[in-house]
Amino acid sequence: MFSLFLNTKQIFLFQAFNLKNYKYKVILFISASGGLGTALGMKFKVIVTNLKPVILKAFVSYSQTPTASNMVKYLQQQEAIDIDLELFNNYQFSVDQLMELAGLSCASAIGKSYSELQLQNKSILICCGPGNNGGDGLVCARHLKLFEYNPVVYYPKKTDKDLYKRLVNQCILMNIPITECLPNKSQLNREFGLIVDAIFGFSFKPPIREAFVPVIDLMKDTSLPIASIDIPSGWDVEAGATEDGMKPEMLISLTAPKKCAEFFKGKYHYLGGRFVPPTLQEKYKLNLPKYHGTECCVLLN
Ligand SMILES: NC(=O)C1=CN([C@@H]2O[C@H](COP(=O)(O)OP(=O)(O)OC[C@H]3O[C@@H](n4cnc5c(N)ncnc54)[C@H](OP(=O)(O)O)[C@@H]3O)[C@@H](O)[C@H]2O)[C@H](O)CC1
Ligand SMILES: [K+]
Repeated sequence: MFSLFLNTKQIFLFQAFNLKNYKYKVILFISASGGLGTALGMKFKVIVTNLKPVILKAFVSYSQTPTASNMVKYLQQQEAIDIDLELFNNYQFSVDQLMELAGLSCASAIGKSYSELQLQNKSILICCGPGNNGGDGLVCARHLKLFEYNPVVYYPKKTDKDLYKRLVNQCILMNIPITECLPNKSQLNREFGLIVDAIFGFSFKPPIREAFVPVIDLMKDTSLPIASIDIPSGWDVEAGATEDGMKPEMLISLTAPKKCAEFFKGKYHYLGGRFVPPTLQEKYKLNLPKYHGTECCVLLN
């Protein structure tokens, strides 16, 4: 509720104002007799309570249905780690369970945004890192294959854990090529229509160590669209990109967006990982948007 003092005339020009969390600048003309006004799709109720010769006192209330992106909480790195730990320790999910849902939601978001036709029937290069973000990439590759895309996995530093060995074997048995050899620029442009960035997630601590510099540089350089899983790799989890950081076209935040997602300027920002129990959502005041029906991802922008 705003209380505003206005100069009297038949029509008044409200100053442009910014509402916290609402990306609007509004210039509104209001008649002195009050009533309902509409500007930029927002409804304003204007009640003129005191009409004096020079000064008019008006109360303006506004209502707007918040969009998915302006209600959801953006997490600090430590909050993301804490929520992850609670999911495993208190709620007793296994990594496999959550990773499967995370990877599926990434494949779904990609399927919704990039048709085979748009990719000119070219392959999708899935770049997988050494942690769980890389695991999400392996799961995503398998689901993309089931959605009839042609994923190819670049996995330079294989993780020596049973879960990862199983994920790799599943890919092999589904005829998904896995390579440790990074394509060069011309091979990339010839054979691929999209890159999935599953190198680092919310546990990344800069600076990037030697082994992952070439793949990050390739993603910084390329003109191909990039879909980043959870965090654009190389970005600080809270502070976001440096000047020369990669610029993904798509970001699929998992559980809830991290602070760095506020700096994302690409076309599609999805939220995936629809596995957070309501009690945990409430505890961390996540304010997650409503997923539609049985969808496992939701567009935030
Ligand atoms: N709750 C959820 O939302 C879930 C999300 N999932 C996904 O998991 C990642 C987080 O996974 P985590 O394994 O904790 O970490 P990362 O994948 O981000 O990366 C850790 C590995 O990366 C190495 N690392 C870290 N910094 C650097 C660096 N500067 N240079 C090179 N390598 C780096 C790190 O190596 P260490 O030697 O430091 O250990 C790790 O090997 C989350 O983002 C989601 O994508 C789950 O799938 C499901 C639950
Ligand atoms: K990533």
